Amino acid sequence: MSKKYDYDVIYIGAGVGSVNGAVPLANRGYKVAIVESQAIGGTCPNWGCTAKYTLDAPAQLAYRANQFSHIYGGNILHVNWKRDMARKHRNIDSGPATGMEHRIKAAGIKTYMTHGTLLDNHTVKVDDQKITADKLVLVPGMTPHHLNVPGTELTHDSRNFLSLDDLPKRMVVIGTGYVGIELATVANAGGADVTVMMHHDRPLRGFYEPFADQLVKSLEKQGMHFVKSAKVAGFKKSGNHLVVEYGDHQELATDYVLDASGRVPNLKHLGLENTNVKYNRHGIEVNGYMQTSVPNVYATGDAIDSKIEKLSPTATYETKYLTRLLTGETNKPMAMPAVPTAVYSSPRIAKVGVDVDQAKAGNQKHPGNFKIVTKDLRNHMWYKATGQTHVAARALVFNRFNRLVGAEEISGRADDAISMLAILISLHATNEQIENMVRLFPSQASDLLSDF
Ligand SMILES: Cc1cc2nc3c(=O)[nH]c(=O)nc-3n(C[C@H](O)[C@H](O)[C@H](O)COP(=O)(O)OP(=O)(O)OC[C@H]3O[C@@H](n4cnc5c(N)ncnc54)[C@H](O)[C@@H]3O)c2cc1C
Ligand SMILES: NC(=O)c1ccc[n+]([C@@H]2O[C@H](COP(=O)([O-])OP(=O)(O)OC[C@H]3O[C@@H](n4cnc5c(N)ncnc54)[C@H](O)[C@@H]3O)[C@@H](O)[C@H]2O)c1
Repeated sequence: MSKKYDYDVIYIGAGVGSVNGAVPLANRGYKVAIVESQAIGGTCPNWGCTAKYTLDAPAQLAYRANQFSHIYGGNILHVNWKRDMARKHRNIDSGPATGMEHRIKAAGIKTYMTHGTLLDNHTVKVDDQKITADKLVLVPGMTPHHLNVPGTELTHDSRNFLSLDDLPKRMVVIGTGYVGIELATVANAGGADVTVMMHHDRPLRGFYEPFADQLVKSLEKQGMHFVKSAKVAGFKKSGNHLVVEYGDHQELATDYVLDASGRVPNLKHLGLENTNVKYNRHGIEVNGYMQTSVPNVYATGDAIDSKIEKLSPTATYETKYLTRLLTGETNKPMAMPAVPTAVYSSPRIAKVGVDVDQAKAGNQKHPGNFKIVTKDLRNHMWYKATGQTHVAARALVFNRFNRLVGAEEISGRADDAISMLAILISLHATNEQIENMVRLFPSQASDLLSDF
């Protein structure tokens, strides 16, 4: 379409936060290019979600089976790490993103498999070539944060861990966010002696504190150790093992350290300094139209400075929205629906919509704005029958019109429960509508709300 430039749109980064928008854009007749330095699909299918949940699936199954260990004659199941990792290598490393590659090719998108550097607001340097576009979309994602302490080079990140052929005997995990808790869970299921170092005194900030506390207690029961407010000072080698220095001159010997202290926007060498695009340590600044401070340059996905959860479905939603904006199908700012999110630990914690702390803060400003109902589900018939007597609880948030606007659960299958509730919340279903649905019985869906 554009005569002045090589392309109508160039995307930098080929993660879910770009490909899911670039393909439909090209299918509508736009001339599109994608620049990717590592692998089509980016983090999620290659060294993120899919690798993680491939390793987690047997761990989760073992957790659920172990609730019935007394019925199975007292046997406790453990994951065979080597076999689990071999399965992960077969499923993932042989090219999980081939479907994405086919879609890109079929849409006629030109792919440059190299690092892209911005030279100005319209030009990207790819190897020795300069390519130009009417519009640029920056989707470089995030990379692991590394602690800035002595010996940090002795530690590993999530990407290393997700390809670890031999599980160490002892492992220290730094950080209790999504990555720390999820990967500690799979290592524990594989039989490693896992110690998790918490930055503060509570894990998973953003999740309902009593549920996060229950998760820690449950993981401790399963053999994991937690060190609260462990100020990590450094790492050193000692013989054939490692030492973590923390707190007040305390030391802990271990065989492997996973630094899960967070992820940072991947903006190094992107060439932002050659443009007028504004950014900060939280990412690229965008307005409600995913537009940066330069009108023809947009950004989506993990690398933007945004309060929205940094997840695959949110990155996908943003890029799909951008496609509709660029094709003129919408001229409205993006409106993100309620976002469901889960920590894939055993048990899981999952939530969607207005969370309990938000609701409490809302009630402080305007008393009676929200009704918060929490329930221990261990005696609920479905949870009991499915062996979930160890830990199971749910919190629901209703607005002043008694409409469900938020939900959070801890249980072996909290991800499924919240997935279902997320659909109802997104459709703004009223309690009456929900009650009038015929649901499968027996199933987790049969009693989503009626007991509350
Ligand atoms: C261990 C782990 C587990 C996760 N689990 C989940 C989960 O269960 N559910 C969930 O929803 N989310 C999960 N996430 C988050 C999810 O992976 C991200 O939100 C999602 O991948 C973001 O997509 P993106 O396209 O913005 O970035 P990415 O997928 O990171 O893609 C960015 C791409 O840009 C490329 N790139 C960067 N700079 C340049 C450049 N200058 N030139 C060329 N190419 C460049 C990179 O190589 C990369 O391929 C997980 C993340 C991790 C790390
Ligand atoms: N299940 C999922 O959907 C999933 C899974 C993995 C990652 N993600 C996404 O990836 C992003 C990053 O996840 P993450 O777990 O890497 O980051 P995070 O921000 O969730 O957690 C980082 C953890 O490191 C701790 N920390 C920070 N500085 C520290 C220090 N100096 N010493 C010790 N601990 C320190 C923090 O307190 C926190 O517990 C999240 O935004 C999440 O949305 C999602």
